[in-house]
Amino acid sequence: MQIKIDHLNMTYPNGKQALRDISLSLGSPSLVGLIGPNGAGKSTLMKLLVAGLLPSEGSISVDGTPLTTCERQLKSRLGYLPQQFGLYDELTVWQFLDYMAALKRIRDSKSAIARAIAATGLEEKRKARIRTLSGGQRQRVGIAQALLGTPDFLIFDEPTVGLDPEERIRFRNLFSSTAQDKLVLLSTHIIEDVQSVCDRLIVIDRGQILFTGRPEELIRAAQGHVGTFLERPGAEEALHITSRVNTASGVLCRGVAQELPSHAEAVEPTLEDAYLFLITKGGGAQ
Ligand SMILES: Nc1ncnc2c1ncn2[C@@H]1O[C@H](COP(=O)(O)OP(=O)(O)OP(=O)(O)O)[C@@H](O)[C@H]1O
Repeated sequence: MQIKIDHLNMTYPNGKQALRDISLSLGSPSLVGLIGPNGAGKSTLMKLLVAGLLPSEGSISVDGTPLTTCERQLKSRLGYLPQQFGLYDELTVWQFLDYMAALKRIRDSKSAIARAIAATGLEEKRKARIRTLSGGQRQRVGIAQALLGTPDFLIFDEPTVGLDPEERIRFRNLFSSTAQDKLVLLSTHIIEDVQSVCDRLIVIDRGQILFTGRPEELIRAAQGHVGTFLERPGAEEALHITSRVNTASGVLCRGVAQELPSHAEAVEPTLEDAYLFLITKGGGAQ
């Protein structure tokens, strides 16, 4: 599957411009991480990709066909977990997935549901009413409905919200195994979620793409811009601090800057440093 996004702009009716001149090509197989601070425009981009919103300007095509003319075909190949996802509290997990399978017109729904339940570790909860589930388990049901019918294109908007660290690791592994032959787009503001699983990152801030490429390329771009130093008055000026650790010799600060001050010792950037460097370079959020 190939998705082409051409000069996309999105302005909401209240005048808020959520996306500015977005152009991108996405192709399977790939696990793409869409990262950016709150309000960057990630959910808006995902809603445009599933034809849940119409762009103010620009176009999206799927395998060369404009999305406006192949919306139904796209939906039959799509699994989508939106950020706000309503579950039917009185249904059991199985009943809810059966209902979603019917909406998606999945033929062998029984085995499709069983596969989605197994992939999300919900076997023991399949007969439980949704209202009795924990936040993390509900999120798993949301992920399970997206996996129904093994779609070629999966879009997960903040899928790990509400999951505990162990569950997050489990889902990271699930996303990367799912992406072996598909296109998976994963939006998050948690860098750990995209680290080591995504082969491509798109960083977006204030409606604009700041970076698209491999995680190593983002890290490389921050080399020489990340440093550590011991805390003392005035030492933090001109740096965006990413962490502080108490050590025997004092508080060891880690920060990013366009030009490292002489008291900072350059260190190897992590993906999180590199992301922060990129975001703060544009004068964005700290
Ligand atoms: N329906 C809407 N009407 C007006 N403005 C909106 C609407 N939906 C989103 N926005 C605004 O558009 C911008 C982008 O929002 P969006 O939800 O796409 O960001 P996001 O990156 O997904 O952020 P978050 O992680 O906080 O959900 C924000 O400033 C938001 O307030």
